[in-house]
Amino acid sequence: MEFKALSLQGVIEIIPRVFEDERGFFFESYNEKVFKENGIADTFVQDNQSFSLKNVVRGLHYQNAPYAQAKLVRVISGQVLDVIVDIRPDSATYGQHLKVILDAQKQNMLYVPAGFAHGFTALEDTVFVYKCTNLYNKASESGIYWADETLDIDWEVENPIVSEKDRILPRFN
Ligand SMILES: Cc1cn([C@H]2C[C@H](O)[C@@H](COP(=O)(O)OP(=O)(O)O[C@H]3O[C@H](C)C(=O)[C@H](O)[C@H]3O)O2)c(=O)[nH]c1=O
Repeated sequence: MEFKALSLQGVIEIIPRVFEDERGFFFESYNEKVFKENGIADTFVQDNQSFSLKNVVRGLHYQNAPYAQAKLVRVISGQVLDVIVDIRPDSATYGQHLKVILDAQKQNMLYVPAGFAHGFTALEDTVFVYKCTNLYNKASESGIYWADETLDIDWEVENPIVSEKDRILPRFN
């Protein structure tokens, strides 16, 4: 398993060791000991799964404290352009975003610390799964309009499919 620190503080890409043989493949998608040894000491308390048709954009979402969530996100099948925005008020990179392609070929994962808004474009029909460090709390849900002009994110999609809820998210302050 390879752990790569990315340009926004605390964000880590994880590339698992995939064991292939004549039957197919195997890899460990989470290992508490190995993750702790590489700086991810969180306890994950909820697993989520979603399916998105190609050209769906979900996000940008986050939960407010005390229900803020760190996430370990990956793709079971398909491919996404994963997008995270640093919304930590005291961060030197506040308002900056990072994009990472996650797909079921590379089997790469992204550790997104609490304090980030998260979203993705489904570049193909995609099954997306992720572990969270806090439970879902509807009253704490918040988000940022995906096409916010200030954030100026290229989601690399024409005519995206966006939920009504996401279409009315507030602009970034
Ligand atoms: C997130 C969540 C949702 N729900 C219910 C609430 C809605 O009735 C339904 C669909 O929820 P939503 O439209 O918010 O699903 P997504 O747009 O995929 O939201 C997620 O997508 C982006 C990319 C994220 O990073 C967040 O983890 C999460 O907000 O599932 C639950 O019951 N539990 C949950 O943990």
